[in-house]
Amino acid sequence: MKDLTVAEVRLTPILVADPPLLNTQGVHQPYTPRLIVEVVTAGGATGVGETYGDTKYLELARSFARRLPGHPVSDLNGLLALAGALPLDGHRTDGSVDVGGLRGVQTADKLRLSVVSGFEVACLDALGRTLGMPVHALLGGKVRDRVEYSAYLFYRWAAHPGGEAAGSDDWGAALDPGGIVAQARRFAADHGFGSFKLKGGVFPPEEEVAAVRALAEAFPGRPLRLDPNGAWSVETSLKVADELRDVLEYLEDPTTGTPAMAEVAARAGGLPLATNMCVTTFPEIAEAFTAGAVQVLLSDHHYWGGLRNTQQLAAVCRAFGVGVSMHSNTHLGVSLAAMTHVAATVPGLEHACDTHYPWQTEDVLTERIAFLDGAVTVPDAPGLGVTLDRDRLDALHRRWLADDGSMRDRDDAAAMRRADPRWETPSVPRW
Ligand SMILES: O=C([O-])C(=O)C[C@H](O)[C@@H](O)C(=O)[O-]
Ligand SMILES: [Mg+2]
Repeated sequence: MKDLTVAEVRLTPILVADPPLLNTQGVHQPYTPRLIVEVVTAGGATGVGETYGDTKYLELARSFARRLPGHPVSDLNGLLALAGALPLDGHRTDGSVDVGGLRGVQTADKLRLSVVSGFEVACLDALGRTLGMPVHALLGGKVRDRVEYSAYLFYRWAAHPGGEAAGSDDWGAALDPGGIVAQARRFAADHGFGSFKLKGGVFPPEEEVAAVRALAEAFPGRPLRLDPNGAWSVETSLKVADELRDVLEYLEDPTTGTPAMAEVAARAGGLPLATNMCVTTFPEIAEAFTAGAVQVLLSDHHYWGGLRNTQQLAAVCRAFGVGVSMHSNTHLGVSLAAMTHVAATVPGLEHACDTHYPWQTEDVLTERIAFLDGAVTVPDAPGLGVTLDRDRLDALHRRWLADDGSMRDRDDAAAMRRADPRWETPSVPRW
């Protein structure tokens, strides 16, 4: 058997073009930071992973990478133990929420888990390549051959306020119900998506309700979701729930915090609530599930510490009768492959997973991952089944090197200030 010991770790921070997608915090920057992790075994296998690339993740990843050589890629429990022992500069986690709230609570453990997730995926990829087995087989085996994704609709501008060329695409603006329906039609035509999620919290709730109604008319009977990222009060959430109960698959994070979510859930007339905000760590589960605050948990292997922790999370959800789906942040094909492998192994995954991937015009893979009828076919090739394109990786890394630091941390409010200098992160509830 080939030597599974990690001999070398390569970390490549990159900046990836991102379109001007709007959310309640502001707008996406022209470029977003990601980190590509490679582990090379003494036996000659290279595995790849991907996680957040913002400075605090990168700093921690560097200190993790120094400790990894000598560990076998098969020792996945050891990875978590190693991550748990990483010293962490307190000021990196002293805020109560991350990225203005979009990534939920910010704790030292969660930062460690977000970093270790990229290494875990890289180790599984290297292990799979060594053994000639796909990652889903290492996770216990796939229970489905295709993983369904939903179209992630955003209000957006045609171009970034600064006019950066790399972030430009041919989607044009979408700022009203007609624009959102047109966007959904293109997603359906290009990728076959059959369920649709609208990122809300951008315009007053009546306008977003009108957009969802327009979607329901354009795509009768299709699963629809609306996610204002906690921007509404309990009363506003209940009003929206009343108006959209007949067409929504679930309402995602209408309001902020478990107690407020529990109140909405209790009075929403049976409309399920989903979250990737009030429950993003294991310690938050007990309160939320026992209070009935959440009916669908949006997993995310980056938050939860990897693919195996995602499976454990799904098991906890099953025990509580809570449904599982999957959240996404701007990500590339390495993470989409990882999401697909783990989703393939989770029984009872009844909701299509989120993905930002169709918005990304750039990738680090030799071949883009395709959606067929809204789904990704689960790869059976060894490891993740993807190949890094080194030239593309280098080009995106050179962009990161050339940046003056302004794009190296995601800050949607700062990006918004380029259009509106007085913009401040809105306090919640915004409506
Ligand atoms: O479901 C969600 O909350 C997200 O996808 C969070 C993301 O940060 C999204 O709001 C975005 O990309 O603007
Ligand atoms: Mg969400």
